[in-house]
Amino acid sequence: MGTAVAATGVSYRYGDHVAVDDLNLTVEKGEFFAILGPNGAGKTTFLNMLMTVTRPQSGRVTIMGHDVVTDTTEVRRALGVVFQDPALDDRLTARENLDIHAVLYALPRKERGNVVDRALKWAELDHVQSRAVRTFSGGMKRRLELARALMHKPSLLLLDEPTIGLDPQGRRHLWERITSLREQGMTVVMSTHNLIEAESCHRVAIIDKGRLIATGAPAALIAELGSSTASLEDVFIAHTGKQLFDDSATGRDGMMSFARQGGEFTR
Ligand SMILES: Nc1ncnc2c1ncn2[C@@H]1O[C@H](COP(=O)(O)OP(=O)(O)OP(=O)(O)O)[C@@H](O)[C@H]1O
Repeated sequence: MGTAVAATGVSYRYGDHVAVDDLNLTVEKGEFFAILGPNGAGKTTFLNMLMTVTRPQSGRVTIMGHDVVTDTTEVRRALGVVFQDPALDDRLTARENLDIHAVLYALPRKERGNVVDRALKWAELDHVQSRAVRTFSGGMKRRLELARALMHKPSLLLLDEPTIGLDPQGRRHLWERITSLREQGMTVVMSTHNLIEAESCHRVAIIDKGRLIATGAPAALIAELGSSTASLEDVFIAHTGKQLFDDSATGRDGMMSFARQGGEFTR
């Protein structure tokens, strides 16, 4: 299949604070790949380097063989991106938001209407296409952002905590759209706090304090612990000696059952 993402010795610091520390990982084409870590682990900083928003201060990242620093245009063309913070114009309608993207990505004028139609249908938002986005729920906005990110047929989709902040219904609906891409062979790299989402990916990289702790297929990482009831959280604990989530306010069992039901962790 070939390599979609190759990160070699990548580091990034904010002043004295090391956010990403000598990270090495590869993502193969066609993989669903999760970056799992607690708040502040460096997930967004790392994804921002893949997204060409932030330059690695050391090391190298290539996307589909293109260097993120020297081949920025090719990299951006290959990418579909959903940022952690919403990046829609709330005053415009769903359709208008997609129209702008079609123009920005220079989709041929004759095809734009059809591409926007298909994207709205795919997001199951065609019936509300003329409504201002500010009237949408969080889940509807996130589905629109996801459909928009796919309009120019990217080879790699980067999602920064795509389901964060959504209610269970919004999360399920969005996750169903995301997983439908898996069957189509799309390459997806997503950061997440959510154990269920991470466990349903082909491979996961667990990071803490900017460092890669473990990487592999979730089932293989869990099997290494030799327990049939273990989860990726236990993998995290086994490597770091601490819990993935700060559960000082909630008992661990309650937290785990909340996570397993697709619950949300607030920061
Ligand atoms: N602009 C910034 N200036 C200074 N420090 C920053 C900045 N952005 C992030 N950091 C710090 O760098 C570390 C990594 O942050 P980052 O946002 O990449 O982590 P994260 O894993 O995405 O966290 P979260 O899950 O909360 O989004 C954190 O300690 C954070 O406080």
